[in-house]
Amino acid sequence: MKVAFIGTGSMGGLLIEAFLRSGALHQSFICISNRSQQKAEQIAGRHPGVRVVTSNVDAARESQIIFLCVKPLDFPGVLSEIKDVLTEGQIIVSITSPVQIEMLERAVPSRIAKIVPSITHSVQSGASLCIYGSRIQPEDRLLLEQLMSSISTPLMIKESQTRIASDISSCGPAFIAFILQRWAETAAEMTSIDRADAISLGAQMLLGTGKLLTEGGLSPEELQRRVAVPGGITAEGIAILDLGLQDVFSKLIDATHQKYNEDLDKLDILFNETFDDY
Ligand SMILES: NC(=O)C1=CN([C@@H]2O[C@H](COP(=O)(O)OP(=O)(O)OC[C@H]3O[C@@H](n4cnc5c(N)ncnc54)[C@H](O)[C@@H]3O)[C@@H](O)[C@H]2O)C=CC1
Ligand SMILES: O=C(O)[C@@H]1CCC=N1
Repeated sequence: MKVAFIGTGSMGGLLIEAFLRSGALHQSFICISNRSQQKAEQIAGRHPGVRVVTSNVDAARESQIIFLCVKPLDFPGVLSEIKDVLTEGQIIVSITSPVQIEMLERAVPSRIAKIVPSITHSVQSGASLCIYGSRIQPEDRLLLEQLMSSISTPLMIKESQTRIASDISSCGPAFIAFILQRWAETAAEMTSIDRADAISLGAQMLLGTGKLLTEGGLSPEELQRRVAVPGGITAEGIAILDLGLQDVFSKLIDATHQKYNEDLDKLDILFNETFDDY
């Protein structure tokens, strides 16, 4: 099975490395293209069996699955480049949230899936959010989920929940890292701990907390009850968080959904301009 990756930036590169490391894909089955070829060549430098091609058309032509790992607004351009070589039997996977399944199905004849990954896949963790288009066959789904489960936990979601699910699953690692950074910086300012020590403690704590909430079977409420005993120190801290976080998440969700809607509007215009029968 030949797999193409168009766009080998942060996430395209990460997916290629993760699939290779997991053994799910062999180097000789991977074909890659990127706007600046140098980035693709760097991957091939580490994995000499990976084939770098100079055009997206060549990557698309010879592959059964084509991962599109470019930014949302680059989709219309890439799709118009490759659409004439795409067939009904090929599977196009969009890894970005705002490009709608319907947009993709109207632009190209192939089978469409949207799979939003997460940086956590580089350590074989996290959920990959799967949404399937109307042309996807049961065997395609099986194939994609087999592939994704080598590096993540595939989770089927509704397209209408793409944004909020990606907020948590794909943006979440950056949000949590930001909180840890702020916490460690303040700890270093206010106490005698080093910033690096605080980050290292926090990272181990996050790993353990994640395990407790998954394999440990605890809910967030149970976990808090087990730590924040009445009248104890943790309860004091939770009271502060409760106060400070009051409208933080509603503002965060508003902000990400607003950006998503802006991208949707821009994409609608771009798809309209790019595809005659759109
Ligand atoms: N970084 C992350 O954690 C996640 C990213 N994504 C999605 O992945 C997509 C890519 O994001 P990143 O990898 O972070 O961005 P990036 O900017 O690192 O990578 C995009 C790559 O696409 C290449 N590119 C642009 N136009 C091209 C074209 N016409 N043909 C071939 N290559 C082209 C660029 O040279 C670049 O290497 C985005 O749509 C993003 O929403 C999804 C989930 C998580
Ligand atoms: O397309 C998205 O929603 C993802 C989440 C993180 C970056 N891009």
